[in-house]
Amino acid sequence: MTSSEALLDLAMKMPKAELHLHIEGTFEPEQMFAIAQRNHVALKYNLVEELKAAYQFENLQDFLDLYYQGMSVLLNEQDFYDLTMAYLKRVHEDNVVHVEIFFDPQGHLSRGVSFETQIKGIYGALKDAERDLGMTFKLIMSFLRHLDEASAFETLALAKPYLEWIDGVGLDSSELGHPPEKFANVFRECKALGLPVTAHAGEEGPPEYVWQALDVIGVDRIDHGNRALEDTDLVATIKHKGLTLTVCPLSNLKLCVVDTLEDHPIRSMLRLGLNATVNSDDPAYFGGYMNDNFHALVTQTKITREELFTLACNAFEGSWLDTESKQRHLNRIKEMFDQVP
Ligand SMILES: Nc1ncnc2[nH]cnc12
Ligand SMILES: [Zn+2]
Repeated sequence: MTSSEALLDLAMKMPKAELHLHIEGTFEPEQMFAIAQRNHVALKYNLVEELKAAYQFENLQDFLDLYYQGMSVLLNEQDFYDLTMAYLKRVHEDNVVHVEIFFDPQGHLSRGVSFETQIKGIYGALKDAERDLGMTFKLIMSFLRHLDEASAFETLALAKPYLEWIDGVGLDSSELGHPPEKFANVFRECKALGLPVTAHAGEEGPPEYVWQALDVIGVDRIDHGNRALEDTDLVATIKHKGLTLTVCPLSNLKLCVVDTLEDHPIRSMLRLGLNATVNSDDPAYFGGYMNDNFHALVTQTKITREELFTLACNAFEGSWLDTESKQRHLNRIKEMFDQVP
């Protein structure tokens, strides 16, 4: 095996944690058509191929328009279970051993699907995968930032009976024009409830939005964070706080956040001492799950063995797992890298 083949092999086989994944973004066209038929719901597209051909995005909003259309066929608890289980089985093959997944309750409540239906389906699959595949998980409820703060508060109220199943809160959807400060009060309440908090920031939005995620929301993690690199004081602050960035290389490529993977800032982030991690975001729409993202980085950038090792460790260190579990995974990664010169 050449050294580049050995690096790729290691990237594929190493244990992984995925920290930035929207469960509704794992909806593969084949499964979407099957569930649409089961629920007697019409889709805008007649064929799987037609739908796949529509996956050409110029920006985040282009994608979100299709993403909300796609999820509209999810109606019953079984649908949420099947969606989640398909994702878990798929990434188990990529040696993902721990997942921290988002769901967008408001994207379903607006269609009359109860909070209970959604969370029972998703949580049921996570528990079954824990038992049958040995995977661990955290579930993150995400607020849609294009809606108002009152709607986020209503969602939080619906979530209250299920707080034992909810491990954290996020902020996603259309970033431009919807800065984190719009949600200052609801995140204050989430924090008072003891929930860890993360927010999409700096995917398309300016550094100012990342500052707000830090200073107004008080995030424990940052989703994306690409545009933070435009502000050296911001980089220094993120580094000082030791915050993890959940970076999504293939997503950034598909949504035109970067022109090529060679231009992707993930290696610069590592060089700056930021805790970057690799994630798939919405793999069914962006052409790749976890190993596809790592495959692209290894084959299309000059990523080194040390950088790969750091990325693997950062994911567990930045996870919301307990210290002992983190250490067990970190030891296993070190063991694997030590075996390959
Ligand atoms: N990449 C992304 N950015 C913002 N909101 C999202 N919802 C699903 N994927 C998203
Ligand atoms: Zn995302």
